[in-house]
This record gives sequence, structure tokens and C-alpha cells, in this order.
Amino acid sequence: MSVLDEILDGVRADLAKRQEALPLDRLKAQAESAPTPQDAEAALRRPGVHVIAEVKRASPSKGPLATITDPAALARDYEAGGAALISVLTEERRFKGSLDDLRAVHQAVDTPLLRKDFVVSSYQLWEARVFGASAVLLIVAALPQEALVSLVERARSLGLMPLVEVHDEDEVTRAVDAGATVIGVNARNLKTLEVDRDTFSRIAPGIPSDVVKIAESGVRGPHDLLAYAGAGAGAVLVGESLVRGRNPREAVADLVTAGAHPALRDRN
Ligand SMILES: O=C(O)c1ccccc1NCC(=O)[C@H](O)[C@H](O)COP(=O)(O)O
Repeated sequence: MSVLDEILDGVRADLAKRQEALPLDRLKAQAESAPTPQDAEAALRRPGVHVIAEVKRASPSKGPLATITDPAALARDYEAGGAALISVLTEERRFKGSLDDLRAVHQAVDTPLLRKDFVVSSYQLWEARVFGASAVLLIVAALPQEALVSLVERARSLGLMPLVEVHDEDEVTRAVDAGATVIGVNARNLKTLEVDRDTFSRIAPGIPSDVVKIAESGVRGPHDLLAYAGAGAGAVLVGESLVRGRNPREAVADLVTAGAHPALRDRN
């Protein structure tokens, strides 16, 4: 069984418990008083190469990454550094995240939020709405095509931007067929956990030019952002190097400064 399959088993078990505790009709009722999502895609389509900064406590590949006692304070640092989006991991078993983290971050910042999880059901999209997200991650490798198409449509109907994640050319085809307008290329192979930073430059040329391309994983600093930008990325998604670094606000600001270089701002 791959790491991804193990994660998905845990996600389904935890989801079943939440659905039992709060049936969908009651969750939908909560969504009526939920905050209106922001236009996350518009934020990514502004000129320049953008930074999506991630609240990431732990990972299957590295175990605990940082003691994040106050995710809201970390998110405020990310916002002050200029992040275009903030990603909040809500998977509990392997990443030690939670929907409470998402809510706490939503109450602390105005930046649009990405719910980063392993979405297998529209129930999780409703949760994302209720807890303050403006975007959700949909991982092609985790979903049959019919479910992917349906979740892309449902996310949009709820006002959430679907960020569709791929790792190879076949998955790009599936993402485009599902109607994705924002595609993330993950340098991390979710089955082996290996990070190969060349994945983006190999795969990105096959993604239609009108799609926002996000390079995910393995960004250590501005030099990696510039390399991804050179291969066509419109944004980078960064977790580990920010939560492990000494000053997350400065680290985000350094990336944002690199992404705002006139040569990158003027190319769109
Ligand atoms: O981070 C992991 O080990 C991992 C393992 C299995 C599935 C997903 C995983 N990570 C999710 C991500 O895509 C990253 O959190 C995100 O791209 C940021 O990556 P990094 O900057 O390398 O922390």
C-alpha cells in the first residue's frame, strides 16, 4: 500500500466520524452563515509570481516539522510578508492539522485561504466553506475521474477555487479534462515521497497557457522560486522551509520580492 493510500484510508475513517457527528444537512445549514469566499484565482492571476505560504505542522516524509503553538500568529506573519494565499493543512493523522487551525487562521487574516487536505467527498467542500476557506486542493491521484469532475464543479458552485494537483503528464490530461483552470504540479511523488524539482519543468509545457501553474514542494528560498518562475510557474507553494526557518515573515517577504521582479511582473 502506498503512503497516499494509507493517508486516504485514514481520511475516509475520520470523515465518516465527522459525518456521523454532523450530518450534511446540518453542515449545509451552517454554511448559510459562513463567510463569503474570496476570489483566490484572481489573486493568483495578478502580475508576478506569487507565494502560497503553508501552515504545516508535520509531514509523512519528515515527521514533526515545527512546534506551531499559534497557527494564527504564523499566518499573520505570512500575511505581513505578502503571501497571496495561505494554505492550511487540515489532515489530522499525518500532518497534525485540523479544521480548528483553518478557523483560527481565518479569524486572524484577510488573505484568501486554501484548505489543504485529501478531499474525497463534497462534504469536505462544505466544511471548507464553513471554516473560512476560499480554495480547496483536489489531488488527481486520489480521485477517480468522475469524482474529480464532480468535485471541481461542486467546489466552484460553492465559490471555492479548485486547485487541481498533478504529478505527471497523464494527470495533467485528467486535470484539464476536468475543467481545471488552476493546476499545481507537485514535485513530491505522493506514492514514494521523493522530491524531484525538475518535475515542474518537465510537465508544465503540457499545461494550457491560460491555466495558472503552481509549483508545489521543495522550495528552499528565492533561487528555487526563480527557477520555477523560469519554467513558467505563476506561484509557488511553500511549507517546510517557512515553518522550519527562523523568521517566517522575512522568508515570505524574500520570496515575494523575488516574484515581484519587473521581468516577472511584466511577462504576463
Ligand atoms: O509533505 C509531505 O511529506 C507529503 C506527503 C504525502 C502527501 C503530501 C505531502 N505534502 C503535501 C504538499 O504538497 C506540501 O505540503 C506542499 O507542497 C509544501 O511542500 P514543502 O514546501 O516541501 O513542505
